[in-house]
Amino acid sequence: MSGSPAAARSAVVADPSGTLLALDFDGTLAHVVDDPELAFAHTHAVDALARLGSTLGRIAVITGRPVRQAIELGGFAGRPGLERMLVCGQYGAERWEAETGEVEVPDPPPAVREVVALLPGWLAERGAGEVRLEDKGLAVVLHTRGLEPGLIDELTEPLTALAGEHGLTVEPGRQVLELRAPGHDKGQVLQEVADAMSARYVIFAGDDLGDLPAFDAVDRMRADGRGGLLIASASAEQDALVARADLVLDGPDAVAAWLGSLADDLGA
Ligand SMILES: O=P(O)(O)OC[C@H]1O[C@H](O[C@H]2O[C@H](CO)[C@@H](O)[C@H](O)[C@H]2O)[C@H](O)[C@@H](O)[C@@H]1O
Repeated sequence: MSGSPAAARSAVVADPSGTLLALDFDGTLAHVVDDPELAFAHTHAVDALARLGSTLGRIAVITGRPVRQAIELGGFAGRPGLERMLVCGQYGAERWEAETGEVEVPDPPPAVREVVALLPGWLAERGAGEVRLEDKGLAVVLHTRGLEPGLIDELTEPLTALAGEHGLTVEPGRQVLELRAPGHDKGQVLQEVADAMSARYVIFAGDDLGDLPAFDAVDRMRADGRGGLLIASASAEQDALVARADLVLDGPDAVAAWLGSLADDLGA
């Protein structure tokens, strides 16, 4: 089924309970900032999600963030309207169901702990000691925002080799390189959530390379006869999703406005 924005509105208004609305966090629901701990979900976006929460079949946030951090930065817990929300963290390895309050977080792989311990020395040896490390338990992220342009490109190849030595994978993102265990991606989890609720229409919004597997999943679901809409939250940093999107929005402000107008259309 076609993913034109106008057709999406009509399909969702006709069948809200059959609709899964899934969104990425950083760059889509939240503006990108230098310090990942200082990010927060756009107030208008969360207001709109709260309006949509009791009308749509399901709202899910699917993020690379640790699930507990995403809940906190989003202000999702206890928010009226989001009682059935699902947050999938670390690309689907971690989960939180608002309905039960249960959080599922697996134990960190030993390989990630080994790499966390050796990275400060490894970076210093390469003259890159200013790279900031974010330890997410199941993964470690190297942050280069604000540092020398080109540093991230210089680090990509040796870091990929290091990841391979430890059985880890490199997840590139906006001014970041993340090392994590393979086995999860946003496409797998989106498909699982859509299947579990027998979604007839799936909307996914994202901004970065880690969202591409979710774009692939929506394409597969469309090929199987479900409806779908792909939204790119555009930025000057990453345009990989724009060419594949049905709807391009100018970053988190525009995503928040679009969600608000969808809630208006639904009379939510
Ligand atoms: O899947 P997402 O919700 O997009 O999370 C992916 C990574 O996002 C974070 O990094 C990005 O946002 C930071 C805060 O705005 C920014 O400083 C950084 O440059 C961005 O790449 C986060 O820190 C990572 O852990 C997530 O994996």
